[in-house]
Amino acid sequence: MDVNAKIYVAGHRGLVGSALVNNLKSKGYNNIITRTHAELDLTDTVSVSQFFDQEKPDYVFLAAAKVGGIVANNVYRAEFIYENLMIQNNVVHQSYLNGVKKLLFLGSTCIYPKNCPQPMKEDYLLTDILEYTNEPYAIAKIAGIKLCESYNLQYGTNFISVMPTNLYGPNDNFDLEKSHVLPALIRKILLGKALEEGNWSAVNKDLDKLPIEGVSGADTEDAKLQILNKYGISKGSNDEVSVEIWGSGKPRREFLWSEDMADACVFIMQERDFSDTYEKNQKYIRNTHINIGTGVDISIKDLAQLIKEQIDFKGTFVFNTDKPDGTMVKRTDVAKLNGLGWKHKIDIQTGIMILIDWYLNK
Ligand SMILES: NC(=O)C1=CN([C@@H]2O[C@H](COP(=O)(O)OP(=O)(O)OC[C@H]3O[C@@H](n4cnc5c(N)ncnc54)[C@H](OP(=O)(O)O)[C@@H]3O)[C@@H](O)[C@H]2O)C=CC1
Ligand SMILES: C[C@H]1O[C@H](OP(=O)(O)OP(=O)(O)OC[C@H]2O[C@@H](n3cnc4c(=O)[nH]c(N)nc43)[C@H](O)[C@@H]2O)[C@@H](O)[C@@H](O)C1=O
Repeated sequence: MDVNAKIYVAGHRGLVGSALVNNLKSKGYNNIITRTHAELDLTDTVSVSQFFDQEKPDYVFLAAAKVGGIVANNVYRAEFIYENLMIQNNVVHQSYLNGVKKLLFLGSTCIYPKNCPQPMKEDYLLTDILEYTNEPYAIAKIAGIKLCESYNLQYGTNFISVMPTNLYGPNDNFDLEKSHVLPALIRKILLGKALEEGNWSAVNKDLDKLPIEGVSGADTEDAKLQILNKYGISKGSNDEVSVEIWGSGKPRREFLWSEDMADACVFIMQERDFSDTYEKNQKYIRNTHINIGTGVDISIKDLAQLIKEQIDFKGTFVFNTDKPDGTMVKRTDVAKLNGLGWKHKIDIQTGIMILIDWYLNK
């Protein structure tokens, strides 16, 4: 990618998109184009077509998607499959029509089977059934891989798919119902710590940042406390504070810092040329995606414990097994990515520390 090339980062205000823009700028790329969701709804085929006609980007990073944690995926099943299919269909097809030189499509490791052998190699795609809670989202992401692969095979495009593990970092979603586990636990444990210290100004500061339905409108501390209970942050009669963890705490997840993720994406866009691979090996190529992760996982219980220690929360955890566990283990095999010469830099302990600090100073 030439530093003056026109690069469209779709989803530039999100967790990954914002890290991508920073990473590209830090490497000297100076012609980055962006549109917010309000300015350009990527599910709208006509608007996306007009945008590509006008802007003619050279490179595209497709980091816009309908994204959420386990419960959001399970509840808003139609939105997750419909919006993701529409966004990727529009962006990939217009990239083909408008001669985009290279496109990077962001999938997810939930494309792999529910009971996948560990660690999960790229080859394990489509070898067994998927996890139910995020099946619609996973099917959209698998369609995205096949979309890129099919355009490459039929039209000789250079569309690359990456499958990131669970991500976290600045501009993450801290909504207690719709977010992923790591930001949710940071926020819940910080609120728990504020309650155990009777620090209502810290609670109110948190609510000012991102309202919690019901709590923000409540006018007394008791009323706020009652609603916080519903989100799993409670003060017992002995004044001990407990924080709820969804599920059994036994599932294991792998977490990658968003800025490492962005660095890997830019690295792959700079390094990988799938069109060469096709010419040489066309009939052998089936799976054209690449995992992005650390290869290291941790149980949700241990993750909560790590965050608890960093925040110095003294209370307890309660495991709510009415909430889903989802996939029990999904650890990526990152041999392919490491073999290309890229490895993550930020470990989970460091990442949690930086993210707590980022959230408190937001
Ligand atoms: N977060 C994670 O743990 C993981 C994420 N991924 C994938 O990485 C990619 C980025 O995810 P992440 O950064 O976390 O997501 P975020 O939710 O943080 O950001 C998504 C972005 O997409 C934009 N967007 C959503 N819908 C539309 C639409 N209809 N039209 C235009 N823009 C839209 C939003 O725009 P706006 O801000 O303007 O509303 C937002 O900037 C996604 O493909 C996701 O599936 C994969 C694995 C893990
Ligand atoms: C990135 C990935 O993200 C999703 O899959 P997921 O990994 O299951 O997502 P998650 O981060 O929400 O949960 C991980 C684990 O953590 C447990 N958990 C405990 N307490 C909380 C909690 O308070 N909030 C949340 N969200 N989870 C909690 C939760 O019950 C589960 O066992 C899909 O979107 C999927 O499609 C996808 O790609």
